[in-house]
Amino acid sequence: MDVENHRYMPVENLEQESYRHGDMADPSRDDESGDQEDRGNPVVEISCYLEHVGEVLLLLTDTHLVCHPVEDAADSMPGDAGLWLCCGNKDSAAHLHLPLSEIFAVEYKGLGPVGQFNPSGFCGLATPQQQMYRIVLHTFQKSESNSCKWVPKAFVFGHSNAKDAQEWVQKSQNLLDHDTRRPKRLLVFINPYGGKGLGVQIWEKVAPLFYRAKVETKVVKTERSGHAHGIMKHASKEELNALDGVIVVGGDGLFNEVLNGLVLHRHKANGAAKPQRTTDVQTHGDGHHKPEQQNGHHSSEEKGEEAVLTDGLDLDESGLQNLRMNLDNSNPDLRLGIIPAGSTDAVVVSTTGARDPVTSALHIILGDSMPLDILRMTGWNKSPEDGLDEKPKVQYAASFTGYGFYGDVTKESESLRWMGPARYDAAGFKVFMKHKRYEAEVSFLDIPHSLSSPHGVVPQGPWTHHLPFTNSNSISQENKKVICRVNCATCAKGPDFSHIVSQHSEEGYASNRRLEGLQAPKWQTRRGKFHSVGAAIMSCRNDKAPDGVAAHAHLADGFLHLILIRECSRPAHLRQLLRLTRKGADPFKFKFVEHHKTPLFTFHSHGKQSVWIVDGELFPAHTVSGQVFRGLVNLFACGPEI
Ligand SMILES: Nc1ncnc2c1ncn2[C@@H]1O[C@H](COP(=O)(O)OP(=O)(O)OP(=O)(O)O)[C@@H](O)[C@H]1O
Repeated sequence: MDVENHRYMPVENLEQESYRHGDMADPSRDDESGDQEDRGNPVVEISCYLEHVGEVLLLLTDTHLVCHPVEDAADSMPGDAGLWLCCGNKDSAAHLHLPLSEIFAVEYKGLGPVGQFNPSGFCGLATPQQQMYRIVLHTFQKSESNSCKWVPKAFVFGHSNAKDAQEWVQKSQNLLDHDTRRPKRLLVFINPYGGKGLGVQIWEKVAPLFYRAKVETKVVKTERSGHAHGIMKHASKEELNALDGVIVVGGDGLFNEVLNGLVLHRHKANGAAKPQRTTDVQTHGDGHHKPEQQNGHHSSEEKGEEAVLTDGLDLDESGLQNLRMNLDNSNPDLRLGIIPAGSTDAVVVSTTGARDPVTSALHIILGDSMPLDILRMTGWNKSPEDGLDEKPKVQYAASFTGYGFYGDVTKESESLRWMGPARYDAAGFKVFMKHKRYEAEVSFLDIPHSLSSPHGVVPQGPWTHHLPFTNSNSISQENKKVICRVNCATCAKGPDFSHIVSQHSEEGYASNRRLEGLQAPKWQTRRGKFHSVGAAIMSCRNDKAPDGVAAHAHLADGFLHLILIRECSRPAHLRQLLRLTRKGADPFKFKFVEHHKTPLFTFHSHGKQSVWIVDGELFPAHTVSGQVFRGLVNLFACGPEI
């Protein structure tokens, strides 16, 4: 195990409110507003030299950093248009108005050269320099090509007095430290073999950002599959409580390991390891329709079975309560983060909008936070006819789970790992040519539109502009099509079905006051031959599918998107798959494709089996139930800015 520590230097805290907000402000946005109230209470002001610009006043308030030219110094700056065309606009260069929430580090750099204003007007010429005591402010700007991608930007200021410069930096640091959303201590797992095997190099690229921001990091290079899972699962409550977050430098598979380790840890820590009867498969919405009964076998409830889950994890209602309680009481601030270094990186792209290690690192350092829905998959290997008396497997998923085509491709790709990310193309081609279909039965809880979509959410996105928005009593096509983005209204509002579906009867719904008088959810069942059955918990955007597998899946609305691809011709299946690769194309607009938004589904396969995949990992199971838990974990992200 390779462990490395960057020391965190504690500094004095100030009694102030934190101020990080989800919506990133454009530094130039407030320049001309002149709105003093926006700028917070002054803390300290210093006169210094902004590199390449001139004399400025640097004002630190409790919410902003404001920089403007010293009047006489500004007057002395030549207003020659040629100069500013070359080096930037004079006003915008000397004026800064940065929320502190966008400053990720402030450094005192001691005596050194500070580039002076270049009166010649040509950037190509060497600028004069002066030895000064330097202050460096680290912020970021959005990339011109992708607004979700953040590029670090540093402002260098020079001052003639070391003590004053140090004092100013210390006061700024105190303010940044007081932002409780910013993490102080992180555990970092690096998969050296994920993706193109660049995990270590990627970490080395972003580690200086954490060091600069004075975030202490404990780094563990994974030595084998399951290593990170074991560390998370066996960590003591105190060890996890001492952390603000756990970061994965790897792909969706390593993230899934950490997620599952964390959930198991929470169960263990809460003493919820006693075996109890599961209630998943027989859970039903309307009290009339139970998937097991349709299949001619009995529910575990009827048989009085005690189904014990892997690692002693009990999954009934009390287990769920324990899980939630522990989320609230144990370390509610523990967030998960991903620095992309995998083959697909769908979780990162879906939650930040960019597949960029630096952007992810900045989201982490600045303490962005958003809840993330998690799907719990419970699987049995035996066929329903054999009974369900075996121990079911349980796996939690954040992005995608699928059977048939998806499972076959992943299984095939396992033997091609040596090819790196290209293995998915090779395996995909091979599996597609086989054109297999599987006989199965899929049931899902159909939630009426009135329960699933908060009022006032207007459909958006490339697929929706031609669609009329109407109120209807079932989940209409229109209302499935609201893109999830920063400050998403759909994720912020709407009922939480996680606890509703864990109540076992119709009365369960009636007892929920928010749902009184509303149409009850109903089970729907589909039987037949399927090329694939997929469940997207998030959009799963990636390089190959720019809109994702389910473009309108939300990160924290409590629903998954169930996608059923029924038996069809090979060219038709190809057309459907190709639509996934085209931005703005609708991959659901085929007669053989069904798409449902649901918090709960069950699956039974008959005859020749494929395999399930859960977040890219194989999950062999004949019978499966999947249930979404709304916002079960928190992530260092704030949704894509698309
Ligand atoms: N040191 C290691 N050696 C071998 N396997 C590892 C190691 N560390 C982690 N793993 C496993 O490798 C798998 C893939 O890791 P990761 O997600 O980081 O990369 P990836 O290329 O995106 O893979 P995938 O596409 O399967 O998600 C994970 O299931 C993880 O458990």
